Amino acid sequence: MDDHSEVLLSCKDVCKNFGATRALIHVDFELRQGEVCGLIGENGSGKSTLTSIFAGVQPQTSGELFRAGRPYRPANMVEAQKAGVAMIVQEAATLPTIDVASNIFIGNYELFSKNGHLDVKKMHREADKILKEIGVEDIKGSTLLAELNFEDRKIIEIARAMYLKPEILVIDESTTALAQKGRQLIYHLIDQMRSEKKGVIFISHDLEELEEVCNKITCLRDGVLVGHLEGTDITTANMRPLMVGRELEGSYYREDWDGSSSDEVVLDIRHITSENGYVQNLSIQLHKGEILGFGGLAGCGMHEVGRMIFGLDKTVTGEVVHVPSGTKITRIDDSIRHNIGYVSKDRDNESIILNASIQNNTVMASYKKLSRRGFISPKAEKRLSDRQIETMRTKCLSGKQFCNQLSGGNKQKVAFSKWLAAGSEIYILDCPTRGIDIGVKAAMYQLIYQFKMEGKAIIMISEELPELIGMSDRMIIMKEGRITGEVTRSKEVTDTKLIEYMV
Ligand SMILES: Nc1ncnc2c1ncn2[C@@H]1O[C@H](COP(=O)(O)OP(=O)(O)OP(=O)(O)O)[C@@H](O)[C@H]1O
Repeated sequence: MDDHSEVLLSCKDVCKNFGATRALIHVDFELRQGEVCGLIGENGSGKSTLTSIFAGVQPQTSGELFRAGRPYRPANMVEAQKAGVAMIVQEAATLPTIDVASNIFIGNYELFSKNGHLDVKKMHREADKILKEIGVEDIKGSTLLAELNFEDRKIIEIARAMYLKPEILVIDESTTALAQKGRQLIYHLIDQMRSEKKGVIFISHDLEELEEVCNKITCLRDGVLVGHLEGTDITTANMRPLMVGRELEGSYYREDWDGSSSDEVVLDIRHITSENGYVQNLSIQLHKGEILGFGGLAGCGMHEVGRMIFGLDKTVTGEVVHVPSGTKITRIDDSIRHNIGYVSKDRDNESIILNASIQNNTVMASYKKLSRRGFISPKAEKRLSDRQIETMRTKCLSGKQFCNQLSGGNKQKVAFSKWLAAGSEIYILDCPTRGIDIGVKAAMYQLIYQFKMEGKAIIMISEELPELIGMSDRMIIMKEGRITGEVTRSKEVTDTKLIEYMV
């Protein structure tokens, strides 16, 4: 990087404590014009904490921030945005009960107010304009947010971050929440910001993506800034040891190419159609000992399939049958009773209760298993929860810590732990490794493979083609609510082959 370029944002000696947790320890950081700085580190290393301080979400405990060389103390996100620093946060940050435009301009309605009256039409028009500017033509400012799916809601957050034309854009682990369309949109914005000599801080656990997109990498480990990479040194091979402090060996995914499973069907999904029309007359069978992968582009219906199988969404035609018991799954209770677990893509709203402890979340689906003559021993609860914390290497103070105090990746570990603790026989995993760091990701893949070998059955819905190819026995590709391709595990399967069925 050109050292003569202007420093857009910096911090000196920043510390952040949450009670006993030291999330940031004496961090110095600099972002210059034209830099796209990838911020890496294991789950809980302090990435979101640092960037949220830059974006005015919370103040540091000590240390100083500077914006273009001047002291910078944003009191909230709106103030930071006005100072040219915008952030797209990791989790959903939109309100479903108001329209798209109101979500984009939240905190800035005065832009459209005159004599105390809000000019709603003008606000809708302006929202349409901004959406168009960032390359989105199919969402309108007047649409109620609740009508949009998860990916499109994320796109609204991008529009919100971009409308004041920020000089610094922070993207916190957002690409994994987005399908291909949204990712291309973010990459395009990053390119544009770089060429305009603005700055981007990009948090991601996808090292290939970082290698592609960034011209600088900064790494945090346990709250301490441990190093930078620049230019040709930005390779996945250099990033891995920097993050975890040791070499990671072997392949991420399972190493065999045997896509066989038992003939025994555990779930028979017959002609299901969803209420919202995203899934149309879909039939598929899941077998014992099978990892069945679902892939497709945004809006293809694969996430809805997972929700319907678990009993979270209604089917308007067809049925889902748990074959060993002959039960029709129509509600979540049916699933839990038959040892079916589900990890939703929308973690904070559907997979965990944020205002409850790790232990309460972990044992939530295991009460039947833990109950002895109607009583549950607190010791047994703690034992079960502690075992999952250890297996998943969840970074926390103890099982008593509330989930809203955990880093994103560690929340995802709790979401998975709940079904692990319950001893599920069938797992429906929607983007299971979202936000998880590379070390734990490898451990999670091993665990999923172990489940298969134990005769459990897994549905893995994924937006990551390497993950689908690397882990599935069979890959189901969907487009517009229907199955367009079915591919069996083999060394010869490529991204290109799967994409052909998606478009
Ligand atoms: N509000 C809070 N209260 C208590 N502890 C917190 C709070 N927010 C974050 N922490 C702790 O601070 C540490 C750093 O968390 P942070 O979210 O910054 O990690 P991260 O590197 O962004 O992780 P991930 O990759 O999982 O998103 C973690 O130990 C986390 O539990």
